[in-house]
Amino acid sequence: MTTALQLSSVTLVHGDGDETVTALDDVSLTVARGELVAIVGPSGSGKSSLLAVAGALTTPTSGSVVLGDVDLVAASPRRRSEIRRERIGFVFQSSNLVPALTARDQVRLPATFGRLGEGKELRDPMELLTEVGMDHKAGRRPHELSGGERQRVGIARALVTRPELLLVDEPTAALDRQRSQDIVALLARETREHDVAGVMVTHDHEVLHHCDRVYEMVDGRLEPRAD
Ligand SMILES: Nc1ncnc2c1ncn2[C@@H]1O[C@H](COP(=O)(O)OP(=O)(O)OP(=O)(O)O)[C@@H](O)[C@H]1O
Repeated sequence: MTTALQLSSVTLVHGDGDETVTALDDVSLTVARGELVAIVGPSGSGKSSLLAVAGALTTPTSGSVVLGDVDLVAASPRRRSEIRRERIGFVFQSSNLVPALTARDQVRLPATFGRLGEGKELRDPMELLTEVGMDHKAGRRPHELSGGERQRVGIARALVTRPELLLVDEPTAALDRQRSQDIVALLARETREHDVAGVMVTHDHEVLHHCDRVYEMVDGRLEPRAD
């Protein structure tokens, strides 16, 4: 298995002086391509901070974050934003679709944010919509879709650049039980079949059986979850 993401002894401290919060405390995590790793833990334990560091949105106070062959801590801000655009897919709690665009155009959208790097081709938006079960609603706008359907479109959009890392934040927060199962099963299938390393933060313990490994965040520390 190829390692896609490697966090080593990552610490993230917010604030300064007397008012500091250690959001990540000596966190190490390795995620291989093709696997989906879940992170659970109470509110405020550092889960979003972990995604922000892994997604090159936040630079840790210490430690290293490596994506494939790139050291994200050492990379320039410009290089980090290139990496976010080309090599990382993000899926959020509320899908974050653009209200005016059809499902097909949402999936095409990443292509309009500038060219992808050498030799990188976008996946075909219609093929992706078919894969996530949304081809029959390709012409619909977000307000004409259910929460689960919007999430499917958001997942397709995150995958169109063929990312090596998919970061997923609470994908089932707005969904009922059955739709939650379907969405996480879809994420697990996509990461496996397209050789993407997936990291998913969730409060939803009923979807964990779809994941390859489960970790728990407690006060900024990451621990493998005992079953
Ligand atoms: N920009 C910031 N400035 C100061 N403190 C912050 C900042 N961002 C997060 N924190 C603090 O860091 C800790 C971890 O926050 P984080 O958002 O990572 O937790 P979380 O596990 O994702 O919580 P939730 O499940 O509620 O989303 C919390 O104590 C939070 O208050």
